[in-house]
Amino acid sequence: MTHTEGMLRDGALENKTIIVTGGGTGLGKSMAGYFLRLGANVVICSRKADVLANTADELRQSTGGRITFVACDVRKTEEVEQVIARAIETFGRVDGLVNNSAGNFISPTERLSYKAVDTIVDIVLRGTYYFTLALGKYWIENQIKGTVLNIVTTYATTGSGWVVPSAMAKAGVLTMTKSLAFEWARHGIRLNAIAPGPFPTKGAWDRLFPEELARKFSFENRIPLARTGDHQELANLAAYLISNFSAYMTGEVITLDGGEVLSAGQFNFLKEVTDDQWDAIEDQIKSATRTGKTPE
Ligand SMILES: CCC/C=C/C(=O)SCCNC(=O)CCNC(=O)[C@H](O)C(C)(C)COP(=O)([O-])OP(=O)([O-])OC[C@H]1O[C@@H](n2cnc3c(N)ncnc32)[C@H](O)[C@@H]1OP(=O)([O-])[O-]
Ligand SMILES: NC(=O)C1=CN([C@@H]2O[C@H](COP(=O)(O)OP(=O)(O)OC[C@H]3O[C@@H](n4cnc5c(N)ncnc54)[C@H](OP(=O)(O)O)[C@@H]3O)[C@@H](O)[C@H]2O)C=CC1
Repeated sequence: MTHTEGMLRDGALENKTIIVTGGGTGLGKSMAGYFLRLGANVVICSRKADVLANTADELRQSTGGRITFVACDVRKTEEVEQVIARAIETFGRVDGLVNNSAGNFISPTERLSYKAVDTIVDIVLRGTYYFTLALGKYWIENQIKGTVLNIVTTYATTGSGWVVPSAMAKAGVLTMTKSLAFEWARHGIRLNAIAPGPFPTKGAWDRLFPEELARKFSFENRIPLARTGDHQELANLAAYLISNFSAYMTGEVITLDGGEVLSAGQFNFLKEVTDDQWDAIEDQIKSATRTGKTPE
């Protein structure tokens, strides 16, 4: 067994219809593909119909699963409602939602126009709450115990410079996840989130790790587990969180980042200390303890 293999048993998502926003590319496409392999019906949506059509064809062929697509800008409520209506028309009902669509790019914040900030916040936060609200109403009215999975980021909790609109919006999504998990638990609706570290995708790499930066700040040095994530690792966790296996979990955010977020640990700079230096340090500490004095 390796981390690049599917984890759940065959049929784990049978009889479930799952909407994956931004499912035409990157992590959304990988999650959609794995959900299909596990027996789910999948609806992917995003702005680019041609990209969605190609992905739907590819995944239909590679998995033999049932997939359809609807072009949709998640910032437009009528289009969000159309996706849900089409999903119900095609598959009879909707059971799960993965809020995965996002917009993001690195920039010094003072260089951003109002519109640039609005663009990111609207896709990430507004898009997520539009979809969640529309489906939540449908689930409550039809007594369906739906499940939401929100793809956030580790900096939704820590904050981060140079991606401030994304950080603000993802933090809002995280707070919505926890707030609604409590409120809608009485309807059997669950909401959880994944905070991924770096997983190579064209969308993220073009906008966040342009070649020059990627070379300078290599992931191998920054990430304790010294690598980026594999899409299947994220798809495994996503499938678990959207499946009935996680039935007792709600309002949770799971970090999947090779330990990247832990780098703030106060003493982590000790990573640079060699074994010989440790011998000397140990002697100094023991001597100070014996004499009660700290050496000059
Ligand atoms: C690993 C870490 C975590 C990863 C998290 C992720 O989310 S990864 C996921 C990553 N995946 C994605 O992000 C996928 C989707 N992303 C996209 O489609 C685009 O990147 C988008 C988000 C800009 C939206 O495009 P659109 O066609 O809807 O919008 P538009 O072109 O009309 O621009 C709107 C405003 O933004 C301005 N502006 C734009 N770029 C820059 C810049 N570099 N500098 C400064 N400003 C910039 C632009 O000038 C305009 O403002 P203005 O001048 O009118 O006042
Ligand atoms: N890759 C990584 O390292 C990390 C990614 N993430 C998160 O993972 C998720 C997927 O990102 P990733 O796969 O890397 O990047 P992608 O760029 O491949 O995915 C973003 C998707 O969002 C869609 N999208 C953008 N704007 C809209 C819109 N207005 N309406 C509907 N859909 C829209 C895009 O499709 P289209 O252009 O057709 O609209 C695209 O399919 C995002 O939520 C991201 O924040 C979080 C941490 C790390």
